[in-house]
Amino acid sequence: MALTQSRHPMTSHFDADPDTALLDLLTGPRVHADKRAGLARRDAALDPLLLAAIAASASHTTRNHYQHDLFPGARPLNEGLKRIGEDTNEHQDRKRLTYVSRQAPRRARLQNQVILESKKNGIPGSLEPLKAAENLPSPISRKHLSSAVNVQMSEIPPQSHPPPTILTEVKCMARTRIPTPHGPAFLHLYHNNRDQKEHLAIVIDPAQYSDEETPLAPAIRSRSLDAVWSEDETEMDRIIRGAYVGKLSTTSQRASHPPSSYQHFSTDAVPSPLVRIHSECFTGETVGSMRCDCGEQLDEAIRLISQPITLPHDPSVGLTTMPGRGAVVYLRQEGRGIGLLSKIRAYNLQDLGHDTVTANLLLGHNADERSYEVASAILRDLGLGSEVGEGVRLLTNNPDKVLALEKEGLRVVERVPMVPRSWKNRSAAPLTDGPIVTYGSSEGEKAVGVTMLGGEAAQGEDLDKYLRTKVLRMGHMLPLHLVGTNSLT
Ligand SMILES: Nc1nc2c(ncn2[C@@H]2O[C@H](COP(=O)(O)OP(=O)(O)OP(=O)(O)O)[C@@H](O)[C@H]2O)c(=O)[nH]1
Repeated sequence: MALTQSRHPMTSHFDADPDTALLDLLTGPRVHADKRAGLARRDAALDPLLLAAIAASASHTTRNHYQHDLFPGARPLNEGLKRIGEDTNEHQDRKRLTYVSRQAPRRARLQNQVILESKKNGIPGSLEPLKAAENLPSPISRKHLSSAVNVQMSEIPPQSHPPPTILTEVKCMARTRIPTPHGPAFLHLYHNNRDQKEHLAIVIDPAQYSDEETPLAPAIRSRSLDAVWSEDETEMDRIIRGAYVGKLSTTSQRASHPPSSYQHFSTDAVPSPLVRIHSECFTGETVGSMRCDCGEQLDEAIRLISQPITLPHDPSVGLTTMPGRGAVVYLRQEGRGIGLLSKIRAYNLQDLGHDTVTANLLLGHNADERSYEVASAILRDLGLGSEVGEGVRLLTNNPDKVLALEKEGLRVVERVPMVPRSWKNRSAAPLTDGPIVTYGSSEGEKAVGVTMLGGEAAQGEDLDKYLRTKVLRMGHMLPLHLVGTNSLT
């Protein structure tokens, strides 16, 4: 508070330090032997009268605008503000008190923050973050809305992602080892120049630990993580951000170095790594919701990738199996890209009888608003599916994902389907277009970590309905006759 002496009677106490004196006056015991001059002690940490005075003199504030000028007395005097205690025409002064924010709007601040971050992280040509309007659901006409209940997948307009105007770039900011119920994994955190989200890759790869010069298959390593970020970077800086080789411990600390070139790797000897592109699902993965199979899918993907790989017979190699290798790219595309808020609303529409596709449409969203440019860039960064890297076997029932990766120039050598755990015993001979991998398929497999919460298979009517809609309306490649009969609507 910048108070100055005024003609108010109490200001005689302000001669030495007016701010402290005022504070004493308001909050301390009586400041004077003369009881008439002192005020009664107020014990509240924040004086309610003082707050009320501030609130009365300020225009409305929001909790997001904490840097606004709250206290007119704090303004420089040359702004023409009256001093506290000065004779004032209160009515006039109120009018003259302008209330100016020193903050830029939140959107502008975020934008600046992203640009600064990107510069700092060395991502060139940073894209501006999404404009608020682009994040809003696209409006649909009332006519469309009223008929949406009966709309078929073929009638739904194609996804309207704006074509990328610049090359999508990603940078792995950090990597660390995560022990999982299925074995060790390496979590990679990525920044990118398309959105402000931190997407992830969970890499499972025994060569991460290996010191061998010529491992059976190349280590799945992030090019951007292994790159030298600056001349000032120390070995320890690199190690702390995860750019190390072997197993990090108190006795083993070896920073990685970028290779001079990447060799093309032949996949004749070793099958291509198994890869999953997984979309975030807070309800399924964290709350253990059984409205969808996302929790068990994530768990199952990590389990399947960690399974030993059977090698083609090759006398020169002499091995019949090798430890599993591959990656889960974890995209922050909650609710098929519509976000958690809209997904929660969609669930209520689903409880009112609409299926997952119609619920999205009723809220003004597309059935699926995801895109896979960032996923493709992450795979390329890991040397998977790219020109110089290996092709990938993609774990999915969603044909859109295969197409999206291929459109990005990645090589998908095989689609590996996944069957929900709750379906696995419903038929001995399911009809599919390829080998079927069921969740937790053989006896004795670990049940730990099965759905992250609660274990075992997710099941129930909601899930059956969701899965049925995915097959019937979204073209997912699963054998429909496995769906429970009571959910057929
Ligand atoms: N909008 C919406 N999103 C949902 C719903 N249930 C799950 N999701 C989201 O759907 C995403 C997972 O997509 P799915 O359609 O289940 O599966 P997929 O990834 O397309 O296909 P697979 O690769 O075969 O698993 C996650 O982001 C979930 O949050 C729902 O009822 N409504």
